[in-house]
Amino acid sequence: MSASAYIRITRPHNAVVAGLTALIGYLIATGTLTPPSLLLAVIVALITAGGNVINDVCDVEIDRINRPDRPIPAGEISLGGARAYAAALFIAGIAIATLTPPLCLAIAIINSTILVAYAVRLKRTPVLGNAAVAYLTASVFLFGGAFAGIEGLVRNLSLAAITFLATIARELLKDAEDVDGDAAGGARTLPMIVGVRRTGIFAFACACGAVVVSLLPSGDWWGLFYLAGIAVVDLVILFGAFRGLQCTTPGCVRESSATSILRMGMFAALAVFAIAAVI
Ligand SMILES: CC(C)=CCC/C(C)=C/CC/C(C)=C/CC/C(C)=C/COC[C@H](O)COP(=O)(O)O
Ligand SMILES: CC(C)=CCC/C(C)=C/CC/C(C)=C/CC/C(C)=C/COP(=O)(O)OP(=O)(O)O
Ligand SMILES: [Mg+2]
Repeated sequence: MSASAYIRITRPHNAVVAGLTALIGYLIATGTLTPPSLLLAVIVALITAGGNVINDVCDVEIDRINRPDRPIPAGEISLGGARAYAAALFIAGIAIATLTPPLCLAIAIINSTILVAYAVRLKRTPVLGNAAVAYLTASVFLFGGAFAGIEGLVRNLSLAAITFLATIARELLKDAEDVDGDAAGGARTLPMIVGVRRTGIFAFACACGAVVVSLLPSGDWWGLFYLAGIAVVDLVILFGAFRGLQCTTPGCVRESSATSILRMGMFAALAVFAIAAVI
């Protein structure tokens, strides 16, 4: 047993970024950060870490082939140990969430349940698995807003809708990239059923939806800076999705860098929202 394996299995970068994003969600909803709001980052980081550990528990057979370096297939953490560790992370996150408003506690419990359901079953269910990841990503903004009550959550609804649509587009294109490996692992994803071309069209439509919602007037942040910044980001998102739209094979989607361009656009959008919220 090594401490570093217990850190690595949580995918710390992912957990920390998700935690910081919850703070950005609170900042966007309220225009400020308070010391108690720092709890949001701890809760989201713990629950995301729990989701990452349970994911590795359920994916152990796939990871033995694709990612033998991960802590469970590498024999650094036992399956039972990882299961107990995931439970401890979820319980710690939910326990701390009892110190937050009931709406935040409810989201923490619902999201922990969805993370377990994703690992156990949803990941292998076409579209529903993508929708689960898109909801989880979007919900970080709802969670951050909910710390300021139902009004805060409502203020972040359009941001959550944009994030949901952009994430669905990216997750579908990631599935299009992975068709060969997923087929070997026995998974069923949308591009395996309808083909890469139609998946690209659907992903592009979702990206267009995200762009349209991003331009609609909403929230205190909506103004000249926001419009100028988001217009540039929208072009990046549309460009990324358009690169995927042109493909008919998984190799083409990988070479198009569509998913990396979309990720870049999504993080840039986060910066635009955060800056627009404080200026
Ligand atoms: C049209 C438009 C303006 C879209 C932007 C939508 C938007 C604001 C997206 C922000 C989403 C975001 C960056 C969330 C960060 C926090 C979080 C929960 C991250 C989860 O992981 C995302 C990461 O991209 C995973 O990468 P990978 O492992 O390569 O899938
Ligand atoms: C707001 C609260 C309380 C929690 C947020 C929970 C969050 C942010 C989750 C974000 C991260 C996320 C979307 C996780 C989904 C589960 C996951 C680990 C997906 C990656 O797993 P695989 O699809 O198996 O891909 P790998 O090959 O990388 O294992
Ligand atoms: Mg996995």
